[in-house]
Amino acid sequence: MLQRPLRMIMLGAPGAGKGTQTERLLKKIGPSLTAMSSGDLLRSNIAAKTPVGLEAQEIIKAGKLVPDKTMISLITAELEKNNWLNSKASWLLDGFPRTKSQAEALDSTLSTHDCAVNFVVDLVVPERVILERIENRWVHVPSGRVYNLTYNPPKVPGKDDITGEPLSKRADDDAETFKKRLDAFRETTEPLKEYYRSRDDVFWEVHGETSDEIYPQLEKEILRRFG
Ligand SMILES: Nc1nc2c(ncn2[C@@H]2O[C@H](COP(=O)(O)OP(=O)(O)O)[C@@H](O)[C@H]2O)c(=O)[nH]1
Ligand SMILES: Nc1ncnc2c1ncn2[C@@H]1O[C@H](COP(=O)(O)OP(=O)(O)O)[C@@H](O)[C@H]1O
Repeated sequence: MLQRPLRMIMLGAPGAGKGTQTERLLKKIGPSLTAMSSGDLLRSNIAAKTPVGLEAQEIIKAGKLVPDKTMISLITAELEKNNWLNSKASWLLDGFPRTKSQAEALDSTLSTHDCAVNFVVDLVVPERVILERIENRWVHVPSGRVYNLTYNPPKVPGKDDITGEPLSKRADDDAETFKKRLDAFRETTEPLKEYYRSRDDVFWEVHGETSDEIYPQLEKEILRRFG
């Protein structure tokens, strides 16, 4: 389906639907596209009690951002491990970069392998809409699959549809922590958007109140540019 490599960054407020859009794109585009969610990577490090997980756990619970240095080395190692650092690979990064210095570090890694980011999508969803979503979000940590008690509930309450393993509530998904995450998002994302807006035709905004409204616009734009 892709005629040329897609190297995509997904931006958007906590709860805007980055993970949901990523899942749909992976289903539609198939194995030629792989994705990585920085949040899922952190949660699996927390579950595995790695040094990164132990460092990140309290930070995430407090609704703050994990230090750039930690994120840059974590994600760069994953890019190498997944063999994304070549001009043929198509990939989607969800949740990274989240600050301008992360974006600069990513660019310097990518430019040495001739595989610069070529599509930056900003999901713009009204804040009043996403607070309700967060309160109903449940996740299956090992797979990163995302559920919502009102929008896409699991077939069996509390169980992952594929593995039957228990779902969990994210420690940072309570209303109070969510407000802190929104503050962190507002503070760091504007400079990041400006950073990408300065690139000709790489930055693209999509607006909507539901993922069902947003996804068709996103798929159409990807096909127009890369199909
Ligand atoms: N009500 C509703 N919930 C949604 C919609 N899209 C996603 N969700 C749910 O909202 C929560 C946040 O979505 P997610 O993809 O995790 O957002 P992310 O934090 O940006 O990755 C999850 O529980 C999703 O299942 C939607 O259009 N309507
Ligand atoms: N690129 C990043 N830089 C710093 N912290 C991050 C990054 N990605 C994820 N995190 C941390 O992990 C938490 C969960 O991230 P994520 O699953 O993307 O949640 P959401 O999309 O709801 O913000 C963030 O609130 C933040 O604490």
